[in-house]
Amino acid sequence: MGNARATDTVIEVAGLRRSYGAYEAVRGIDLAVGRGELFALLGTNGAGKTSTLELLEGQAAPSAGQVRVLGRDPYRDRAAVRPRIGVMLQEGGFPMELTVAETARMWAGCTSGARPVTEALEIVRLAERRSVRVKQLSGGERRRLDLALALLGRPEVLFLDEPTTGLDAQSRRDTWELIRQLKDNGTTVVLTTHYLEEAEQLADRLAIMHGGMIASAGRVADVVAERPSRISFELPPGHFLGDLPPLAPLGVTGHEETGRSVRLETRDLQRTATGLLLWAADKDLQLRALDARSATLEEAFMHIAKDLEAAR
Ligand SMILES: Nc1ncnc2c1ncn2[C@@H]1O[C@H](COP(=O)(O)OP(=O)(O)OP(=O)(O)O)[C@@H](O)[C@H]1O
Repeated sequence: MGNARATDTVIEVAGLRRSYGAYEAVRGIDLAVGRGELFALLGTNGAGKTSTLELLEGQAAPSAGQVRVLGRDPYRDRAAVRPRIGVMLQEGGFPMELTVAETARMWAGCTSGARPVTEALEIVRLAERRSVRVKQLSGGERRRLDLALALLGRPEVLFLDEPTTGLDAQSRRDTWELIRQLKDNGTTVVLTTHYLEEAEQLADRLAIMHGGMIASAGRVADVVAERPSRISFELPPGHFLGDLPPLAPLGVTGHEETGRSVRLETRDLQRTATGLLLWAADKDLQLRALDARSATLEEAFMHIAKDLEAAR
């Protein structure tokens, strides 16, 4: 597979649904992930991220729709797909009395074509802790051991379910670095996360799930572009809102005025900023406290959660 094109689609999902009894947790989702891409699934609690991930991993059969991983059905063709994927679960659940190396050896014994245990432990920087019992590891080290086990089979596609939940800021950053290295080496990664910053830092593309559906998907910039940008400044002395150039043709969709402070919402940050700055330059005015910024992923996320909540 080494010379496969970077644009190969390795995961394809169409009309995917999953029910638990009468409750439908995944309600018809479509997505595609290319080789070497890092794709993040974000969502509110209970959005259906883990339920979706398990279908991609072949741990369960969908109630409707189709999943293809590396061109095959991961549930029906498990024997062919499983050796080529790595799965890091939310809870590893190892025997606590075993050492790090014993745990990895036990796992390697069940993995076809496993890489040497030491190599897997070195990737996650646990080689020096090889003789320590699992029960003595910190939370972050346990998550790294989970990751080492998922890497034993040299997976082409790696699934990470909340890889940094519960870790402190430094351990989280260390894990991001590891994930980046895996991606740089060509591994396709699908991860779920509650941390917007994690998706912003790592993901080539992401999907925000809510209520079992994908509410928004694309590159971070695409998802963010669905929300208005903002420009704020102070009106120069002796000037009023009505003195500004006509706002609608500049892409402005809303404004707020508090004392001398003005806050504009715009669909076209560049056009609005240009119009405003040309106006100020023309009149030789200084716009104090000038600030122009795109929406953040957090704003897009909160908007989706609020919007869909209201629609229920
Ligand atoms: N085995 C199960 N039986 C019944 N309902 C389930 C089962 N597993 C999950 N659910 C329900 O399906 C919905 C989606 O759960 P899922 O774990 O996929 O969400 P999630 O987005 O991963 O959530 P979280 O961020 O809280 O981990 C939730 O309402 C959950 O209660």
